Parts: sequence; C-alpha cells; structure tokens
Amino acid sequence: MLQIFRGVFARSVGPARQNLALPAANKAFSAASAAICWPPVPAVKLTEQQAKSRAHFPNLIVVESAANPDTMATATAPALNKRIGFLGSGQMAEALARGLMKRGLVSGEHIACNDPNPARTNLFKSFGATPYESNADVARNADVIFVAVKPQHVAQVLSEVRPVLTEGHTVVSIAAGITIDKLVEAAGPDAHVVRVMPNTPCLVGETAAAMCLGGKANADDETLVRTIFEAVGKIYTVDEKLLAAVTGLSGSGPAYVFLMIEALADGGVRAGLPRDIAQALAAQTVLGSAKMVMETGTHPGALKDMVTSPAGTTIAGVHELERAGIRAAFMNAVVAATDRANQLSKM
Ligand SMILES: NC(=O)C1=CN([C@@H]2O[C@H](COP(=O)(O)OP(=O)(O)OC[C@H]3O[C@@H](n4cnc5c(N)ncnc54)[C@H](OP(=O)(O)O)[C@@H]3O)[C@@H](O)[C@H]2O)C=CC1
Ligand SMILES: O=C(O)[C@@H]1CCC=N1
Repeated sequence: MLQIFRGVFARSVGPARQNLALPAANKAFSAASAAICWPPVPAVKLTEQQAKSRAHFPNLIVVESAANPDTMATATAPALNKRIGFLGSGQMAEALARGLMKRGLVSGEHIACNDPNPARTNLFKSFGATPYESNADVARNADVIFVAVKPQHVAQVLSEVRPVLTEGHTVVSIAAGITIDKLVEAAGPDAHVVRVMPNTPCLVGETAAAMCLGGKANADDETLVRTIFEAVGKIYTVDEKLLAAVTGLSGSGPAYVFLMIEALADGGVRAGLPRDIAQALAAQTVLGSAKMVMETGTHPGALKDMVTSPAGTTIAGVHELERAGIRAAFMNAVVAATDRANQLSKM
C-alpha cells in the first residue's frame, strides 16, 4: 500500500517520522524536511492507482509507512490506575465511559456513577460500573469526578460533593456554559477544577475536546485530564473565553455532521440507491474526507479542487450547495451554538 504525504503542508517532522521507511526517491526530500515536520503527519492510504492519478500534484510525495492508521485507531492505552466517577449518567457520560473502557484506560469496576433515572444506572451497571445512591458516595469512591449533568443541575450536584472533596480529587465539568468561577463557587476554593468541552465521538476514540484549568487545579490535574482525553481523541488547552466557541464548533458539531450524513444518504436514496448502501457511502465519504484533511494537512479548499473536474459532476453539486448558502448555514450554526453557550454561562 502506498501512502501519500502533502509535504508542503506538513507542520513539522520528528522521531516517529524517522521510523517510516521511505523509498529511495523520497529520501532526499525526507532529509531536507526532517527539521521542519513534527508531529509526523500520518499517511493517507491510497492505492497505487489512486497515487498515479494524483501524480500531477507535485506537492504530494509518496512514502511507505510502518504505521497503520486503522490499527492506531483501536490501539489500547496504558491503564490509568484512577477511579472515575460520573455525577449524571446520561449520553455524554456513557460515551466517555464506554470510550475509556474500549481503549483499556479503565475497566467497569473502576467506574462509579449516580443518576436519578434507573434506566441509566442499569445501563452503567450492565458494563460493570457501580451505581451509588448519592453523588457524595460517587465522590468518595472516585479520584476523577466527571460532572456530567445538564448545566442547570451543576451547582446542586457540586454542593452535594463539596463536603467530601479532598486534595486528591480532580473535578472535571463537561457542562456547556458553566464557567470556572461558578464551578469553584459551588465546589469550593480548594477544589481542583478542570472545565472540558468534549464531544460524543469519544465513544469511538475520536473526540475533539478543549479544556481550561481553575481553582487549585495544577499541572498534575492537567496531565491527568489530558491522558484521559488523549485516550479517546484529541484535547487542546485553551483560554476559558474560547470554550463557548469550542462548544459551538466541536461540542455541538457531531450533530451537524450526522445531519449532513443523513441528508447525503437521503440524496443517494432519491437518486436510486438502497438506503443501507447510501448511508454507508455517505458516512465513509465523511470519514475519508476528514482523514484527508487531518492526515495531509492540506487546506480543505485545495482538496475540494482535487475532486472538482471542469464541467464535471462535482462542480454541478457544489454549485447547488453554494446556491443554498451552505457555507453561511454552517457558520451561522456554529455562531448560534456559541451564542447559546454564552447565554448559559450568564444564567
Ligand atoms: N451530549 C453531548 O454531546 C455533550 C454534552 N455535554 C454536556 O454534558 C452534560 C450532560 O449532557 P448529556 O449527557 O447530553 O445530558 P443527559 O440529559 O443525557 O444526561 C444528564 C443525566 O444527569 C441526570 N441527572 C439529573 N440530575 C441529577 C443529579 N442531581 N445527580 C445525578 N444525575 C442527575 C439526568 O437524569 P434526568 O434525565 O432524569 O434528569 C441525566 O440522566 C451537559 O452539561 C452538556 O452540556 C458536553 C459536550 C457534549
Ligand atoms: O447541546 C448541548 O447543549 C450539549 C453541549 C454540546 C453538545 N451538546
């Protein structure tokens, strides 16, 4: 299998890249770029035929990679040796718990949870987690406490755990719009508080998350939270004022993309495809396109141009999307969700 790097967009190069076996023709390029490409841009898998068809793009260089991105996606992480507690066992808590177990970071027996809904506690029980009668009991039986209730319930659940919090606890709130100030006010000035905005793809090891620290949270808390989220995707440390925008883009983003996949599949069905094939093609197209952006580092506009033949099929479709205002619609969606996150922080 040949794999392609877009050399000019590679950000930098480092040790992992040196593990890649390069064909002789590319060794000179590799040596020249070795100083500027880190982290390594993982390769995009293309067949030889596909590689040939891209030959007119001089910035694409072909290398053989020892790394297989498919197996990387399912690799296990070293065990965390921390007990995880969930205050609230809803959708996001489930995605996170399952994702962490899938990657081997924790097993069910290291997960404590509480939720007023018996269906949710039974579900958590089914994968080995221990449901407790109260949020305080969850805190007593956990080192990392995820605050995974709706934003309007955060102050209440933190006031319940506050009396049992110790220096050894890291409190991680994933609630949209609830500021560090409010978290510290509710959990107490000594609490090690981290605010994170993740998204549901942590279930499959592909979350996009951002965090900021508050209260007495220190570098150890940051490392711990980073370790947890890097096991299930990517996490960036940002200034708190950016978390509303993170919420509007990646926190809510999976919903926009699912809607897009559903609509693409509907289009396929309208054009005559069976539903199951249409949905599989739509989802795989989104997955493959996202991987190309991530793994080549190429501007999405340039990748779009690579698909768009003069007077061909794609430009006819793109023209319709532009006529419908697709770009403004996506931008407006992110801005509306960001505004809503800002509203929540003022409630
Ligand atoms: N869903 C997502 O994609 C994302 C969500 N978030 C944030 O995660 C948080 C949870 O969202 P989500 O999982 O979607 O919401 P859910 O409603 O699915 O989960 C919240 C759970 O908390 C339970 N709950 C309510 N009160 C308490 C309490 N006092 N103690 C313990 N549990 C309680 C709820 O029970 P009941 O339903 O009976 O009230 C519910 O089961 C929110 O703050 C949201 O902003 C962040 C990023 C992404
Ligand atoms: O819709 C919400 O409010 C939550 C926060 C981000 C994603 N879901």
